[in-house]
Amino acid sequence: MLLGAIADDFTGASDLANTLARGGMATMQFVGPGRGKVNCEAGVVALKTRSVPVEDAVLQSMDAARWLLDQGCEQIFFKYCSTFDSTREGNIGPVAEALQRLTGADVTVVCPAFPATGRRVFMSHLFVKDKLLSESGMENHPLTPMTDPDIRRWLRYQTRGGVGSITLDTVREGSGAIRSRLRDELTDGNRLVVVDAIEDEDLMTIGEAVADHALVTGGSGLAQGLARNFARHGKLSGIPADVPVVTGPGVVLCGSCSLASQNQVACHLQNHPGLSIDPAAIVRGTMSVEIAARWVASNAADNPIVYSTTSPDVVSFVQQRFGREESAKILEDFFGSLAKRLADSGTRQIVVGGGETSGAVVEALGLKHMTIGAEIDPGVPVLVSEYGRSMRPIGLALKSGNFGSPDFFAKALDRIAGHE
Ligand SMILES: Nc1ncnc2c1ncn2[C@@H]1O[C@H](COP(=O)(O)OP(=O)(O)O)[C@@H](O)[C@H]1O
Ligand SMILES: O=C(O)[C@@H](O)C(=O)COP(=O)(O)O
Repeated sequence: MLLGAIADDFTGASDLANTLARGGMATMQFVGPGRGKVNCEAGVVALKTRSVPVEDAVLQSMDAARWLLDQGCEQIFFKYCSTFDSTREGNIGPVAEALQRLTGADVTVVCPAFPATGRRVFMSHLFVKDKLLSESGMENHPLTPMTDPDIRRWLRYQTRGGVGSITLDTVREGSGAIRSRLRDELTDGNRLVVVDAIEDEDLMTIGEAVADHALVTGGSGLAQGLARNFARHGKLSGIPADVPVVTGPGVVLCGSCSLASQNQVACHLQNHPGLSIDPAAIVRGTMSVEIAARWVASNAADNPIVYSTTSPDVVSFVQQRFGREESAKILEDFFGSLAKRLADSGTRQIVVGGGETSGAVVEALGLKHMTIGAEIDPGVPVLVSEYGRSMRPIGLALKSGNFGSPDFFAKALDRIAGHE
């Protein structure tokens, strides 16, 4: 293993694995740290740590990093969301600092930019397409409302150490200029440094500047540059992964309330049957995994969708009634158990909307690792794993809340089945 990556959620992990695979690295995605010695050039460990307390996130991330270092990797990459999903008490800063201690890294870049999906960093402020992060819809996220677009400020809430910044004009001067500014930031006591990037070429330049860094942090965009470093040094085998086509009954499970997911759910409902899940109905017992599984079975031929996706107003009403964490848990447990029940009764393709929801589904399915197939839309690949004791192939797509075109769900099921 050359590059070892830790992702703080499952959609993020598959987004990163997709970038690394497209960058020519033989890539595997693991659900938590793997076991024994594995054979790949890039290993991405998916964790479900985005919304957990600092101490827990640090422990899990350190375990993952130790396992990756045991695999002999030369560099550790810590992947967080391209919308920097966290809270003031969030764990991105503390995990980055703990990984610095483990790897001996002195100064580390922070760059969530992912231009292919409209995420750009300018003057340390994060934009989503033409909107500041805090006006992009992310300010209404059910778990991590991003109410401030300034990444330095988020990090300062979360860390004790200094936070520096490198602006686009320095990035455009080239990798040498970035390296020299990083040294200056270190001298000033800033060991985490937010770096601007608005185009893929900026990310390539930053990647080149940090080629010899033991630790790099960012969104999946920055990984393009890291993959290119290994390719340039002739370290990649160039052998493409063998990913089987998976056909059979398919279902969409969407627990994301992000804007793109709302449009995608509406679009899927135009031509496919849908079952809307209200957390209050689960609590009352008028909705259950059994009821939903029966409904899916009776609509199995039509690629049905089960969703809790709803407007910010309804989400805040639900959260006031049941609590923020509690309502998320009710729904995540529901989607996880439903996915397992469906997979046990023959569902072969599962498309999931939402990072936390994806984590709950993949963990409930008990999957250990996944191979990376074709890209469906920027940041979302087909994933194939082995399910259950029979180890039969199961095809998945784990869609980040705000990724994908309106017809993503139907397209994903097509791609898993090998159709263009
Ligand atoms: N109707 C709802 N009411 C309250 N919380 C919800 C509702 N639907 C989904 N959620 C919760 O919101 C969170 C959405 O997060 P996630 O799945 O990561 O989506 P995204 O990728 O859009 O961030 C999940 O924890 C989910 O269980
Ligand atoms: O970087 C990104 O935007 C994604 O890879 C990601 O992390 C997605 O998270 P969710 O929006 O919570 O699915």
